[in-house]
Formats: sequence, C-alpha cells, structure tokens
Amino acid sequence: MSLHDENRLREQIATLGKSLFDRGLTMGSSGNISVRTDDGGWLMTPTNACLGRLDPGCISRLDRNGHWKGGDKPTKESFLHMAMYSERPQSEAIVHLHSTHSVAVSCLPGIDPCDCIPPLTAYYVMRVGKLPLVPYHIPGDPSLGDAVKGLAGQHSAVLLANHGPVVAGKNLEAAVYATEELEETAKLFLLLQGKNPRILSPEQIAELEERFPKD
Ligand SMILES: O=C(O)[C@@H](O)C(=O)COP(=O)(O)O
Ligand SMILES: [Zn+2]
Repeated sequence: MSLHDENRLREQIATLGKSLFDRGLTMGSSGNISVRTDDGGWLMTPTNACLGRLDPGCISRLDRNGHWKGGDKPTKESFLHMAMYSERPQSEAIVHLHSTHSVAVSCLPGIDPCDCIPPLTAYYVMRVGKLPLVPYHIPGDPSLGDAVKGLAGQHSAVLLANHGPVVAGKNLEAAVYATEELEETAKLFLLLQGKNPRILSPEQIAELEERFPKD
C-alpha cells in the first residue's frame, strides 16, 4: 500500500471516528475501529484512545500476523477484529461502539439470541440483517475472539451482550453506515416495546436480499 493510500485511510479513520463521537454514538475512550490494508495487515485505533480526538499519525499499524508495527499501542480487541476478518474476506473495515440504544438492547431479557432486533425497516435489513447476540465476556478477553469467529461468517454484525455492537463493512464508510442504522433501529425497537409492531414478512425480506445483496 502506498504511503499516500495509507495516510488517506488514517485520515478517514480519524474523520469518521470524530463524526461518531461528536454525535454521541460512543463515549469517553470506548469503541474501536480497524481497516484492512492491502499488504494483509491493518490500521487500528489505539487502546484507550478517544475516537473523537484521534491523531492520524498515532493510529496503530499491525502486520498480517497481528503484530504491532507502528503507531500507539493497538486496541486491546485487535484479536476480536482479526477473528471477524478471518471469517469475512469481503470485509475491509470493522467498527465497535458503545452506542446507547444498541447497548440497551444487549442488556434486555428475553431477546432472541439468534436475532436481537426484528426486521422493522427495509434499510435495517439492507444494512444489518440478522444480528446474533454474543454471550457476555470481559472486554478484551481472548475468549471473545472465538465467540465472534463462530458467527462472523454468516453475519456482518454481532451484538456483544452487556457491551455493544461490532459491525463489518466492505469499506469503512459502509461499516459506519451500518453501525448508525443498527443504533437507530435499536432506538425504534425500544420505542416500540409493548406495542406489537408490524415487522417485515419473510417474503419482503427475501425481496430486499435479492435486490440489495449485502457484502
Ligand atoms: O469495552 C471495552 O473495554 C472495549 O471494547 C472498548 O470499547 C475500548 O477498548 P480499547 O479499544 O482497548 O480502548
Ligand atoms: Zn467496547
């Protein structure tokens, strides 16, 4: 990857990280972002970094084996991102946030662990699809990698119980859009609790999947 391309990706991570943070989609130093580089490695946000104040030059660079090669110390969840990438060759970027409504859903009793949010809108089906719940693990615990790996082949997004969403996309912009859509739909889902909403039918979902195949 040319230095120009790498710097462009660094700038994009910082710009989109700030946009997410400024809109309250993750707080403090929570959340992390990664992007695949074309030498097989990754750029990842540093551990304990605020997504709203990332210095592009300090973003961590990892080689194809996940070894830290430059920038600040990477997110303690680099292994989780790598586990998801290993099952999703089509995905070039991953976003993890502590977005409030998505986290709220991840704490609810009685949600379907195979699909935490029903298909309320077409755009949710197009951007996110089925959202499995990953049982609770301590953040940064290596066991989280195996748990995510088992689901990532079939799902571009997973919800970590009592923690938050992890969303892959064909590029960083797509991963951010999907994370935003997940958060808005989590909000709708909470607003509609107890109201028996109409959801999209299997036929409507199949039609969307055919017309707008997900990566
Ligand atoms: O919740 C956590 O601790 C992590 O999942 C997180 O969001 C931030 O961790 P770092 O990326 O290591 O800062
Ligand atoms: Zn987290």
